[in-house]
Order: sequence, then C-alpha cells, then structure tokens
Amino acid sequence: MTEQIQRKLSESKTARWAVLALVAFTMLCGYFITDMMAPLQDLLQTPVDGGGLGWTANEYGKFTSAYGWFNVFFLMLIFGGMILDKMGVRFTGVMATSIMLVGVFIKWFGVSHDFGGETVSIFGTEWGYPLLVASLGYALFGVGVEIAGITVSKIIVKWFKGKEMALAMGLEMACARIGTGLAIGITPLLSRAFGNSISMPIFIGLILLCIGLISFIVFVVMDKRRDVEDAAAATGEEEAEEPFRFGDILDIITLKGFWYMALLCVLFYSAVFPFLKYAPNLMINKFGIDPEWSGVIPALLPFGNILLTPFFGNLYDRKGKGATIMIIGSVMLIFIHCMFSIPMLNNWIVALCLIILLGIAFSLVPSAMWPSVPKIIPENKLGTAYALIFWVQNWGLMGVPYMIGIVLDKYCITGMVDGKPTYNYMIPMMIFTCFGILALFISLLLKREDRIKGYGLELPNIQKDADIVLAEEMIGEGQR
Ligand SMILES: C[C@H](N)C(=O)N[C@@H](CCCCN)C(=O)O
Repeated sequence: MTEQIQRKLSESKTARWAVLALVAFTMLCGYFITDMMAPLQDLLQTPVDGGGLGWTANEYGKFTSAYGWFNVFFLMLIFGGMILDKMGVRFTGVMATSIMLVGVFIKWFGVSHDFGGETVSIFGTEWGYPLLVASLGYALFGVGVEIAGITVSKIIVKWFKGKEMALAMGLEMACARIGTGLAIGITPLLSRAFGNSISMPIFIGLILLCIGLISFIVFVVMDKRRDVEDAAAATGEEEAEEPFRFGDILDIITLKGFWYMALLCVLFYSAVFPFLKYAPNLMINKFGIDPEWSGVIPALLPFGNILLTPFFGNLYDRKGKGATIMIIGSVMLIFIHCMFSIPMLNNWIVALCLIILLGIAFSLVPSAMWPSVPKIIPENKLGTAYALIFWVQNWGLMGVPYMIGIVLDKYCITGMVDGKPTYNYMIPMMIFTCFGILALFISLLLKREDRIKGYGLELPNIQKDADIVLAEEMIGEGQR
C-alpha cells in the first residue's frame, strides 16, 4: 500500500498524460513561432514603400535557413544533447525554452526596428539589418526549439516507456502541428488585423511562448516530485542507469541503424518542412489563390497530422510494422511532390487533395520514426542520439530552403506583379520529389538492417511480459 502511494506519479496514468499535455503545449508554442513567417513571405517581399520589407525570395530563403545556422555550424544541438544526458530533462527544457524566448525577442526587434536602410557585407553578400538581426534571432530560436524537441522526446520515453510511447509521441507531434497549423492559417489574418503588420504576429508569438515556459515549469515540479518518490521507493536492487560518457557518441555513430534513421530523417523532413515554408507562395503562384487565404490549404497538412499522427502511433504501439510504415510514407511523398511539379495540374482542388495526402504521409513516417529510436539506442544515450539525428536533419532544414530561394530567383521567375516577381514552382517541386526517392531508398535499407540486427522495428511497442523478454534479447543482440 505504502509502495503504491509512493510510486503514485510514475504509475499514474493521469500524471503521465498531464506531463504530456504540459510539455506538448510548450512545443505547440515553439512550432507556432517556427512557421509563422511562411504566410508572410508575400508581405516580406513587398517593397518597403508598400508596407513590406522588400526582401527577395533569396533573402527569404536566407532568413528561413537561419533556423539551422547555430545548430549545424556551432554544433549547438549536439552540445544540447550532451547537456540533456548530463543535466537531465528539467534543466535542459527550461534552458531551451528561455533560449527560444531570447531568439524570438531578437527576431521581433529585427523586423520592427527602423535601421535606416543600412546594409552590411558578410562573406561577400549584402545583408540589410532587419534581415540580419531577424535571422540571428531566428537562428538562436532554432537552437532553443530543437533542444526542446529532443528534451521532450526524452521526457516521453521516461514517462511512457513500455506503455503508450508511440501514441504519446504522436500526440505530442499533433500538438506541435496545431502550432504549425495556427501559424500558417492565422498569421496572415493577425497581420491583416494589425494593418498588414509583420511585427505584431511575432509579438503575439512571444507572449504565447511565455505561457509555454510557465507550462514547462509546471512539468518541472511534477517531474521533480516523481524523482523524489522513485528514490524513496527504490529497493536498491534496481539496476542503476549507466551515466553518459563521451565515448557513447562513438557507440552511436558506429551503428548503421542510427545512420539510416538519421538519413531518412533529413531526407523526409527536407521534403516537408522546407516545402511548407514555400507552400503559401506556391498556392498564390501556381493555384492562383488570394495572398490573404494562401495559408489555408497548406494549414490543412498540420491539421490532418493532428488526428493521424496519434492514430498511426497507436497502431505502431499495438501492431508494430514501424519500418514498413516508413516505406509507405516515403512512396507517398514521391507521388505527391511529383504531382505538384506538373504545371498543368493547377486547380485548387488538386492542391487540396495533394496536401491531404501529404498530411497522411507526414503522419506515417514521424509516428514510426521517433518511437523507433529507443529500439536502436539505449536510454542513457538517447538525448545524444536524438540530438545527432536532429543535427543531421538541421543540415536539410537549413540548406534546402536556402537552395529553393536561390533556385526560385535564378530559374523560376515568370514576370512581375506589383513590384514582386511571380514564380513557376516546377523545379523546386522536382527537387522535393528527389528527396522522396532518396528517402524511399534509405527506408528500404533500414528495414533490411532491422531484419539483420533484430532491432524490433516491426514489433509492437506495447508488449506482453513474455514478449518483453524476447524483444530485449533481440535488441541486446542488435546493439552488439
Ligand atoms: C524539427 C525537429 N527537429 C523535428 O524533427 N521535429 C519532429 C518531432 C520530433 C519528436 C519530438 N518529440 C516533428 O515531426 O516535428
């Protein structure tokens, strides 16, 4: 009885779902800010005397790619993963959310301050101060939101391992998608409500994130209480978790399975997140949708994910087939982007159907990918492993939008309307299709590796007792 009361939090269903709600809300706020500039691309490219910032598509691409600058070049994500494994989820989560806040503040300052049109030359290219300051803020924000992402993954593993882990990860991603959907769907309306303001939506994001920080702090209190309870209830017979060592990085990067996962992640996500950054502009240019409503169809993608990611996560928990799910998602991705690249398919109904399909593909792969990582990597190295995967992924999140911006300005301009260029999106969409083809190839290799090493990617996550012993033996074999 005493044991039952002492272990209440770690065993309590309500407590673990409450934990999920708290940290998922923080991620919702983070994702809202991540994607809020996409539907403002048209306004950002509007000349300054027309109320915009007069950016080119290339400059918009530079700004968007800033998300990964510090993560990729200064290895901030990898340090973040090490801090996570060394200092724990509470410290790292608060640190990451605070970094996000500072980053958004700098971004807001960049777009709202009058720098008198001055520019600065960096590595031979000219940067206006609003672009530079906003990009630096976004780069810092990128560090925070990515470290928060790996922290939340580790929190879910801690609270849900052996239980509804994939469902929990799916629900967390569903909340993140609400953030993305709100960003894409309502930012243009917010901007319009404040007289075509670029800075006001960012300021609203800043306030939302303050609430996200408070939500995370409430989690910190619960998690601390759980650790105290667990320590008090410990019999001393439990196996202590090995502490993280620097050599662990070597153990992780020498696993083929890890690399397949990281490559699949960068290829798949490079065909979705950067696509979303340009999707509202694609809707205007290819499907003739009014700029004010350009975010509505792309916003359906994240909203579709809200239902489907937990659905597929739950399916993976109960039925397994993780590697197969990732293959199906990759095949769908190829079909969708290929259809988007065909110029004559320019009716908005086509756009609607393809976005719905993309929503399904983008629910399948993440719902299986993230809960599969703990099947390949032990828990004490998980923060670092997620960080390394995110690091590889950030090369794509940084490089692809930048490349698309350059391609648009160089090869895709079809004319000028109201001082802004119009674009043909065929080449960018063909580039996204190529990512899908490569993702399919890697997902097939991953399935083969799973068969060889017995990671258990095709096995359900919720297991009966006899299955647990069997699966642990298989995973142990795999790691040797
Ligand atoms: C952008 C970020 N690096 C990412 O990949 N996010 C994933 C979710 C990862 C799991 C987080 N607990 C996403 O699908 O949004």
